[in-house]
Amino acid sequence: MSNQPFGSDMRNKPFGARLRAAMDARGPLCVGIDPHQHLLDSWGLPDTAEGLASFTFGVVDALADRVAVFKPQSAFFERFGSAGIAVLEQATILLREAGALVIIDAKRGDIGTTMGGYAAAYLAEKAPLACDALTVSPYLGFGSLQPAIDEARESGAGLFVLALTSNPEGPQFQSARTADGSTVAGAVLDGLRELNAGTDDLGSFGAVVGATISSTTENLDINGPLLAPGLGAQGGTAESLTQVFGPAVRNVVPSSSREILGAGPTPTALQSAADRANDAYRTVLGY
Ligand SMILES: O=c1ccn([C@@H]2O[C@H](COP(=O)(O)O)[C@@H](O)[C@H]2O)c(=O)[nH]1
Repeated sequence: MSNQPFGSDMRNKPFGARLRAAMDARGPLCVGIDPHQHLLDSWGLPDTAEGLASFTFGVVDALADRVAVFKPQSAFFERFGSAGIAVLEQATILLREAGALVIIDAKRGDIGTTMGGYAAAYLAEKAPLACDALTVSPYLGFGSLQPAIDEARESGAGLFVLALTSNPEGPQFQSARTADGSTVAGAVLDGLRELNAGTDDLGSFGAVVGATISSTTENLDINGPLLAPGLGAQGGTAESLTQVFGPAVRNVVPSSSREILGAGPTPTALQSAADRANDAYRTVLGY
């Protein structure tokens, strides 16, 4: 497996370039680290901070050197307070040291000055929780994300902005029309296209587009990565990626959590599940 550093040691390159290099070397799979209570239980672990740590470091030990991207879900770490955040912090460091990229899925979004606080917490190079990219919510207005955009440009990190989410409730807001007649999702995608304009490589500003949405008339050509959750447990398949993303499929980062994690706790079972998923996505995405 490739131990080339795409994370912390290559911070001099923008996130998009590091992401492309990592996916080329290790395959496109992003493993979501979502330590649900039922998963701790099925791994024979207690629903405590210690159980959370055993689960998370079990995933890290098994997969850190063979998977390109990890997406820890902050909610499942926050559930255990400061002890849980310490596990998230340590796992992020270990994954990046092993050459993987880490997208923290915290879906942050607030008015500009507070957004600056979130940017400092997750995107500044020396922050304790520094990661390669952060998921953010644009529902306070795309412009409210500017402090995070500025910090990402400064530090070589990336952002994934919610556009067409995988949950059935998403279209209620995302398909609504803005004052200029575009949909909310369309306005988000336009904003990202503008941010990535002129980037030769993959841009660093990505969209979250669920693998479950079946199809869209929105233009997904944003010259940036398209994070696709909703695979496996939510019903999305490798084949549905072609249908949803069409010509943009090459820029998809397919993300799967419960489907992979449910194979644990043994490292070999986790590795087989990740390898199987990675092979299926490689074929569909053309790696
Ligand atoms: O539109 C979205 C945005 C984020 N997610 C997150 O991805 C994982 C999905 O987990 P699975 O177990 O693979 O279903 C989870 O952390 C969600 O919060 C999403 O599903 N859809």
